[in-house]
Amino acid sequence: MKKLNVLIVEDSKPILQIHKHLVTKAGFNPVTAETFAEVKALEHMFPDLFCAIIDYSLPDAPNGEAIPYLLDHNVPGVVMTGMIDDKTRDTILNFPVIDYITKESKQAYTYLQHLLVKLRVNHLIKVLVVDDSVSAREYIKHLLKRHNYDVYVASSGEEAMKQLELHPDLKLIITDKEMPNMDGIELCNKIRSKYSKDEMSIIGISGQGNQSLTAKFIKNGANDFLTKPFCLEEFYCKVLQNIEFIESLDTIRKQANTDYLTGLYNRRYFFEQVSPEIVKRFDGSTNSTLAMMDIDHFKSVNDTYGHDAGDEILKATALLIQQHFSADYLAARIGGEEFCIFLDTLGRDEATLLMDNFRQEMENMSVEVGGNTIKCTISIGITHCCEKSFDGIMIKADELLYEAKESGRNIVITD
Ligand SMILES: Nc1nc2c(ncn2[C@@H]2O[C@H](COP(=O)(O)OP(=O)(O)OP(=O)(O)O)[C@@H](O)[C@H]2O)c(=O)[nH]1
Repeated sequence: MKKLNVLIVEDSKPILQIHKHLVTKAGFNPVTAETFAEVKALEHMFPDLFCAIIDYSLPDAPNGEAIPYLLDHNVPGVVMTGMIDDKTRDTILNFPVIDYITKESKQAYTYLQHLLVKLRVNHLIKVLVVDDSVSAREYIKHLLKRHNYDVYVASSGEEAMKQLELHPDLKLIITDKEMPNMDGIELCNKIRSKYSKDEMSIIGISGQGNQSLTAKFIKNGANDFLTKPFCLEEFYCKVLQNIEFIESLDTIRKQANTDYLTGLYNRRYFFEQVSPEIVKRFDGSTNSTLAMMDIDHFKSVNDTYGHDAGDEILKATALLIQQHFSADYLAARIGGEEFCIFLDTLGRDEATLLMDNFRQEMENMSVEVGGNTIKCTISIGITHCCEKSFDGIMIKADELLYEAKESGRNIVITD
């Protein structure tokens, strides 16, 4: 994939080298200019720039002249400066820059690299802005868009709840406190009755900031609070921090639920998800169909080609499972070379056909590892019964799998 270009405008050669390194590490292609004149000479490239990192003071542009020049040419800019006085800061923040970073410490460069990585993926993050005032709503939307977020708006609490139904994968909601009918506090309560603090962040905003209102927002389910008029740096820091909180929890959740080797769901998650489904059918009116499968003679693969080759077979099998079964059927690696597919209420004939097709695909699969071509087969047990417990259905599937092994392997046995 072609790398996106980031323009680095910097007159100090050592800092230019650091920036080039950071930009490359963040996955972009660095383009450099050491003077304002060089920036102007690159005008033909502006449409191809993702953004620019702009040093405030250049030999031929000592007062930040390169900043409005680039912004006027639709190049989004992150300003880096060695000057930390309030006047420079205010001057810079009066421009619609992405961010403003002072070159005070090593941390500034780490922050810059992190910011670049985020700017590239922020379009995947949904944020909802709730405010009855059009101008306030549009202002916050505009600030978020500057950081490339996927922004949605709502003019009332009721509209916000509708947006939530349409976009349950929203990561952050920024809501005003003062709104007719349903205020921001009530909206927090409503959101929390459906989504926990671990799934979706809420930042409350109010012009009447006082400590008790902050506490009220937090006690009613908000993760954070901003007082109007807020400082842009504080706004962006809080937005980033609250989104990263949700992302970290998503990562932890994913790691806890998936098998590290194959990326399939793990045994714990499979049990957790399937067990209640079976309990739902306690009245025996609906069947549950579950397939348990085990790679044949897997020990001899390890013994002949080594454990790493065995791992490659497991990964290839998992990939084949992901390609073969639709997301409607939960698939998991439940043990060493053992996999389970919950086929829900699929009928006996369809389930047998689906699983037998998979068995054949497995038989036809070849995996190249270390110059060897390895082939494997799989044995499958399918149960299609009204067992009243999850343990019962697992035992049944295991018995059928054992029967498949006893019958010579590479076969599907259905009850
Ligand atoms: N490479 C690799 N091997 C594993 C992993 N987990 C379990 N195994 C191996 O899987 C093998 C399972 O062997 P057995 O239970 O004897 O079964 P089998 O050789 O597949 O024989 P049948 O099931 O009777 O066809 C053992 O050698 C385990 O060490 C893993 O994560 N990676």
